[in-house]
Amino acid sequence: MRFHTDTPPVYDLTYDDVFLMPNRSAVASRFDVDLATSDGTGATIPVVVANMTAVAGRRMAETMARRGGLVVLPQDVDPAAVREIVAWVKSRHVVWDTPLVLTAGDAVADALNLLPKRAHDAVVIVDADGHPVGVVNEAACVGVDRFTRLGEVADPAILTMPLTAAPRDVFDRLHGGRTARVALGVDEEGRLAGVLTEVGALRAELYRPALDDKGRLRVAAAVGVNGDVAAKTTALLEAEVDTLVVDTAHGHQEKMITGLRAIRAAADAVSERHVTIAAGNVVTAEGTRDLVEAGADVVKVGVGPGAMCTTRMMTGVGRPQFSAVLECATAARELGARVWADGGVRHPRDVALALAAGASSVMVGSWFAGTYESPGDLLRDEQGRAYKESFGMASKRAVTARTRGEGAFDRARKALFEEGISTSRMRLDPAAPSVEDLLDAICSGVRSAATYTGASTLEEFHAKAVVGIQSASGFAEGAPRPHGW
Ligand SMILES: NC(=O)C1=CN([C@@H]2O[C@H](COP(=O)(O)OP(=O)(O)OC[C@H]3O[C@@H](n4cnc5c(N)ncnc54)[C@H](OP(=O)(O)O)[C@@H]3O)[C@@H](O)[C@H]2O)C=CC1
Ligand SMILES: Nc1nc2c(ncn2[C@@H]2O[C@H](COP(=O)(O)O)[C@@H](O)[C@H]2O)c(=O)[nH]1
Ligand SMILES: [K+]
Repeated sequence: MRFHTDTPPVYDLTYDDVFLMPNRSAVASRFDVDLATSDGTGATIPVVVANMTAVAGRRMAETMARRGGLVVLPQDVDPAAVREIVAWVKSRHVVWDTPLVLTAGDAVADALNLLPKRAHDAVVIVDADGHPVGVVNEAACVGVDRFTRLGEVADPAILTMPLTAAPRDVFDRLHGGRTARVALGVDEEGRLAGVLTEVGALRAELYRPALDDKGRLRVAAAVGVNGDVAAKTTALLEAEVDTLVVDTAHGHQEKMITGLRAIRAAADAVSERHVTIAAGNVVTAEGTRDLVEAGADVVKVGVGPGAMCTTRMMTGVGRPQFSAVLECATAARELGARVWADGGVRHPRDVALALAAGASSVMVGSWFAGTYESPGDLLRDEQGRAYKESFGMASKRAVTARTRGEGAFDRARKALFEEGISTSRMRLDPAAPSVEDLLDAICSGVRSAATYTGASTLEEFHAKAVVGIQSASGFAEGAPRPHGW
């Protein structure tokens, strides 16, 4: 990447301060752009979901990995639960979505509780042997008593297809079909094993799942810098976690460096493959070099840009994210490593700019909290609009949960250092309520940015990107005006 003027910027920049210049392009189609990452994680799109309790759980992990992204399970999840979640994610079908299942005797209220858990708008009714007999969607639950049995509202006109059906065929069967809105994938005995919508079938043709060497969905997990980090590493790798993320607020501290060395040594001892380790957070070239030297393949960049983060207001510490990513990515690449741009990503353009600056992926938290796939319950505000609660991992809420097992005095001491918001409402966009809708927007934006730049891979995109600096009115000019003026 280079700046389009010869004078380097006089102050540090964030995403809103910069723009990409178009170049002459020989890339004929946006579908010719390969979004695979170069950081060893096996991700086929440059998106990592942040290790935040309000964002990263099993449904998010399954959904993201199926589209090629990576979810980092938070360090606060206890080891037995991590083991169980990883096993569950790895048991998921790589094309068909996990169905929501009830029986004819269950109530409409049960279906209404389950439906917002997944974007496919279908609870499948099965018989005692697991054969599908009907489908209930949200529309079928409107205007009926909540205790009505599902057998009375289920649509019996189901479309079943073998799990081996090509997604393109599933798409064609559903498209324009007058009856079924979802295809039900069944095993050889005709038992329900998956669900695919029309858009799900389309996505299955466009995205490539992030798979481990046994062909199962990939998942990452975070580990902190306190306690017996080598033992935690061993436990995570024995649980078949694919990528480790060593995470602390101030990544450029000696506790991180010694911890990271111990984690690298433990990973090399346990695993025959090279385990990809990400570590952070830092915002300087020195910090990046120290973490790579201590064993990180990927350095996580960002202090203070996060939506739930109050660090800059509490401390004045941090750095505008575009400059931080550019400097750290340059330092990492000189050592053969990569960076993830962590925090402050709110639009597809932010993803494109982070990749242009040299990041191999962006890490997204809060933006994805407001989706069906995040772990929180779907709530409604005063106007009836759907939202989910998000909170920072250094907030009072998260610190209270994390320090549960400690003595009262230690807990009281730690409670003083709050650097995050304990509650915030993340609205679900009615037109894009699923994390997959957001991924579609991100991937389309990045594919298009790459072709404007003349690039067909992300490495080429970084190499060819020419970036300009803009004023606030330059940024404002680029914003749409849906209400006219
Ligand atoms: N990217 C960002 O801007 C930030 C991210 N976070 C996120 O919050 C989560 C919790 O992280 P964290 O607060 O590190 O908690 P951890 O529980 O991981 O502990 C951090 C350790 O580092 C020590 N430490 C020394 N200096 C600092 C410092 N300036 N800030 C924080 N800890 C320090 C702490 O000791 P002691 O407590 O005795 O001081 C503690 O032992 C992580 O997921 C992290 O990514 C949090 C803040 C900023
Ligand atoms: N200073 C704090 N940073 C936090 C906290 N919780 C998470 N984070 C960081 O934010 C990113 C995600 O950014 P987002 O803009 O996509 O939400 C995450 O990966 C952490 O680095 C916090 O409580 N305080
Ligand atoms: K912030």
